Amino acid sequence: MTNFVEELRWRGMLHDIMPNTEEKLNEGMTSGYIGFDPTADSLHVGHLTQIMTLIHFQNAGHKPFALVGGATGMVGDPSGKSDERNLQTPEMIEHNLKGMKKQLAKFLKFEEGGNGAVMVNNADWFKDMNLFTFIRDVGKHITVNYMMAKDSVKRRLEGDSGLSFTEFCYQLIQGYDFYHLWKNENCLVQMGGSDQWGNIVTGTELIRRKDGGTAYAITTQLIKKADGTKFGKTESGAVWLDPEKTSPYKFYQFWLNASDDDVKKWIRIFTLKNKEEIEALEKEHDAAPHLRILQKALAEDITVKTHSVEALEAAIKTSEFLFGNGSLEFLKTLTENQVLEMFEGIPQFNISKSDLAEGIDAATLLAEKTKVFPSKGETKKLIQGGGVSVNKEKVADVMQVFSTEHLINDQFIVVQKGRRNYFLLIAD
Ligand SMILES: N[C@@H](Cc1ccc(O)cc1)C(=O)O
Repeated sequence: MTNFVEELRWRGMLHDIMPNTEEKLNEGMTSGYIGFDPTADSLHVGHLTQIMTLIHFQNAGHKPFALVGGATGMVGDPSGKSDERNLQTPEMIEHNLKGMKKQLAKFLKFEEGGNGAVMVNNADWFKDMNLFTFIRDVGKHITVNYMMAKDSVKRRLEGDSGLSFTEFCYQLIQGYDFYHLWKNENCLVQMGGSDQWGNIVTGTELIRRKDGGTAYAITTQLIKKADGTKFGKTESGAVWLDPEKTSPYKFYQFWLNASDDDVKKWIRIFTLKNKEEIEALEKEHDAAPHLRILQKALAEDITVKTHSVEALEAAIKTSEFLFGNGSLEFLKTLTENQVLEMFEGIPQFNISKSDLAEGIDAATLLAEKTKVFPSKGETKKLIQGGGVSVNKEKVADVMQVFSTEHLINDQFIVVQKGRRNYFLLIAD
């Protein structure tokens, strides 16, 4: 057994901890849980802190429970939310649960017995819960005064949009989850992001008042970015763990683009590298920051853990193709969708195959048939300056002729101005 809390502490993950929690965990193998609500059909990078917490918990020798919120997803957690949420349909929740469960299963070791991870769904104990049982056996132990004093509730009472009775009940439902797992699975600790403190403590309070029992709580830091923008969002939206929603290439790039300040924190939080390894990498990084050694180490580690070694290799090759000396051969191995995904956000122009079949000179192709460059004169100047490439080869002369033979996979032509400015021509 190792000291789980100390692990969170040196990694900069610990936010709050209830008295005696660390001592309790150090006594021996303990069960603990984190809940995930099915708000979408995939987890996103914002969930990774919780996932890493469970991984550390298990690696320290404790038994992790990953709870999926089939019941709580029907209600909606007001914590950290300034507005009432829309209710999700049971079908949506079912669909979302499926996606989330598959992802969670990838990160933890689920072998039977010992400290093997366990997945539970709170719908299993709530589906037969009767309203009168709930308000008599659960509600009676917690006062409305107590519930109203929570940050998540107070803020909504002060704001304009208020809070429905439905969301007001949320803390009691999560509180009962903790009670249920404490009672039936000897689950003594609940963990979560710092916004979950209120809900977790309602649980320890319920355990105390209902059964005179003791339970423990740990919360982790919310991830912040040094520049003040929100973690986990790019121009194209959230960064998802599902490769269908965020390609492994984009996922890899997200981590690769971390700032130097952020990466030093994130490499501690999102990888399992130990202190010595991280400090050695930091030293190497600081000697030549432009090599982005820390960013690469972080991006590689987390892409393999979330996707696979193969996905990482493809992501690196794609990055090399776009930003380095990658070869055209690589592009030929990709499907149409993979090419389009790779060039997402890069200017694209259509060109007709029949025009190409006749052969088109560079100036006409780039300034007339497409608007890659504003005019033939401009195109000529750029080409003479040696600044234009087609399919990764310098265009030597404005009169150079291009035809369907130049189409990659019978569909694409890649144009570059300088090294970094890409344009994609799509033939139809
Ligand atoms: N309320 C948590 C999810 C959760 C659900 C049920 C629980 O028992 C615990 C946690 C969240 O929104 O992130």
